[in-house]
Amino acid sequence: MPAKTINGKELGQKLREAMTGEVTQLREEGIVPHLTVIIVGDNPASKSYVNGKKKASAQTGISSDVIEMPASVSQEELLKKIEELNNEKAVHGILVQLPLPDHINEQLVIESISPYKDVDGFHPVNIGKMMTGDDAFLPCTPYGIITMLHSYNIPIAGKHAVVLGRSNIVGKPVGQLLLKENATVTYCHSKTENLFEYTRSADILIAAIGKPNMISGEHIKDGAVIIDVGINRKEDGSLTGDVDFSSAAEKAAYITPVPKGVGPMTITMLLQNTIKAAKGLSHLGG
Ligand SMILES: NC(=O)C1=CN([C@@H]2O[C@H](COP(=O)(O)OP(=O)(O)OC[C@H]3O[C@@H](n4cnc5c(N)ncnc54)[C@H](OP(=O)(O)O)[C@@H]3O)[C@@H](O)[C@H]2O)C=CC1
Ligand SMILES: Nc1nc(=O)c2c([nH]1)NC[C@@H]1CN(c3ccc(C(=O)N[C@@H](CCC(=O)O)C(=O)O)cc3)C=[N+]21
Repeated sequence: MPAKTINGKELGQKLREAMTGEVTQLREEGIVPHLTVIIVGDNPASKSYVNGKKKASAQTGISSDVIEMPASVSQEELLKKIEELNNEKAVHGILVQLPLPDHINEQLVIESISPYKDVDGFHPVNIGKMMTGDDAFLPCTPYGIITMLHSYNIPIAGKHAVVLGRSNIVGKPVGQLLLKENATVTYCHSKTENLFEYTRSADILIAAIGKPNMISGEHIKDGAVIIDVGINRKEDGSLTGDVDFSSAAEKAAYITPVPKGVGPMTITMLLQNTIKAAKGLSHLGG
């Protein structure tokens, strides 16, 4: 039976509509949730997500601004800007678009953002709290994936979830969140031997590797749930995921498309985190 498509664009839109009520309430209390995005250099792909974020925030009533810095900006200058934003009461969320140019230490930059304003959920304090199951800012892509599974009433507990990729922003945290939901989790990466033996045994397969169409129908189990995180730009400018959608959709029970799958959910959860930041951060002891 052909798979049901998980429509992240539509779900994200619905969740953002539901957020407008929360934002209105905050505004009535005199709090205007505000997100500041810092973008270093002028990578056109980065600009495209930044524009997506801008549009989606405006739609929910969240205010946002973008600080553009040249690729040649010094690390010191970037850290100084972050420090200013950490101290600015009207700014609730700070996002520094990754990757950063080679002369800037990415980890140092992540750690310089106040954990109370870390709406990406990349700060070690938030990662630690996520691991122990405490309230924290959850990284947006993994949070969006779990939200999709819940919204489509897809059972997770007891299932074999196979995560392809172990980056700090997607692979590692999505595995942790699935574990919290009582899945049995296997991580695969570029050194994994016999990768397709794992993909074929997955009830839930998360592909976050950045290799266009590497996973196809022959690599998956009948009735599996396929979450395609990959965003690969083709020569003609269009996007494709890590999964060959048409062959996988013939076998899967559920599948996310690219575009209109995980991407719009990432942006939606970023806005959810910004609202959380604006509501106050007592859960982090602040
Ligand atoms: N939809 C969204 O909102 C988002 C999408 N993305 C997209 O998701 C993809 C992954 O992003 P990100 O996690 O940042 O990427 P990284 O490049 O940081 O990590 C890729 C991971 O995939 C593994 N990998 C690479 N090649 C293979 C292979 N042939 N077989 C098995 N594993 C492999 C790597 O293994 P190793 O660790 O051994 O090197 C690594 O762990 C990209 O396409 C990115 O554009 C990213 C963020 C958000
Ligand atoms: N600090 C930081 N936080 C991030 O969350 C972050 C980052 N850096 N660096 C880059 C990656 C990538 N990422 C995407 C988010 C949404 C879409 C998205 O909405 N994509 C649309 C298509 C957009 C288009 O057509 O270009 C879709 O999939 O439907 C894509 C990619 C966030 N990232």
